[in-house]
Amino acid sequence: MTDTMIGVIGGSGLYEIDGLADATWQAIETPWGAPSDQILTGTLEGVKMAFLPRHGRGHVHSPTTVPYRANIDALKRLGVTDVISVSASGSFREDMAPGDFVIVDQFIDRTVARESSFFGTGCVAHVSVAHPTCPRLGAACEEAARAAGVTVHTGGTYLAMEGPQFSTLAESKMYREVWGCDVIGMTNMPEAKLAREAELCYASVAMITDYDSWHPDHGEVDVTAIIATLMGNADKGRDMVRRLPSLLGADRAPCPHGCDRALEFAILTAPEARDAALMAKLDAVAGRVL
Ligand SMILES: CSC[C@H]1O[C@H](OP(=O)(O)O)[C@H](O)[C@@H]1O
Ligand SMILES: Nc1ncnc2[nH]cnc12
Repeated sequence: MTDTMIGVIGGSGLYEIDGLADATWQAIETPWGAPSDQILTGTLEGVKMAFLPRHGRGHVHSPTTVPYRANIDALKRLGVTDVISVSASGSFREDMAPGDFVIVDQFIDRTVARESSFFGTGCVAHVSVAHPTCPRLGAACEEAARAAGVTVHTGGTYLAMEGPQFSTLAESKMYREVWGCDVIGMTNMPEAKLAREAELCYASVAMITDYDSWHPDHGEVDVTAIIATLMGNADKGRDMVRRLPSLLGADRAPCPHGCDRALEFAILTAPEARDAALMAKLDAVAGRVL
């Protein structure tokens, strides 16, 4: 058993959480640069918590410039074991309506301008992301969201686009009709891949804000309408987060899905061929196996 530490990455509209005992905003340095913002740490019902606003307080970082590696490294460095991503998302499904939450379990990664791995020349690693989210953590999020009175959908494929512009109508229709995606956003990749490399359980909760641009009755996606829906979603998101400690508990059994052992056989570079500078940068992320 280890100590549970829940890390929440708050997306658009979720820039803080309340109710933490001993709440402190901490500046964390990482070998990958500064995270999006300081990280709020504290405890909730005896369980350690960390909260990081993905875009920074005041919404400073665009989806492309969010420092994804620094964010995941900083959470790992603090001792986080379980990462919950909360994101504003468009919907490709009539029944996944604005205000609903979707427990995402698959991704299609269309991002093109982001550093997507901690590894590289001098330390090559290949982790599996066939199942990129943690079912145990996703189930806890689902239970917490239902208890908060939210309509929750179990499972969904999230199209991660580069942005910052929204999709064209042709893209929106293709993602929905040809690729079978359920929701769309701009931030969950490479975040989910990096969490897996860092051996962190990762669950993604998509808070639906709009129907993107495919829906004949809703017209094109509009950021003003998104923000209005976000305000209600953020309260529900905070309510969900408050319910997680009692569901996850302070003592953590190893992940039954192996998220916390993802690097066990992933590193290919021979010990004598490894780059010392990169090895030093990997101290938090891969220290367990190096
Ligand atoms: C406010 S609309 C577009 C913006 O919102 C989402 O951010 P996040 O995933 O961090 O909640 C989306 O991905 C875009 O970055
Ligand atoms: N329709 C949409 N496309 C991309 N990101 C979003 N975030 C919220 N709604 C979105």
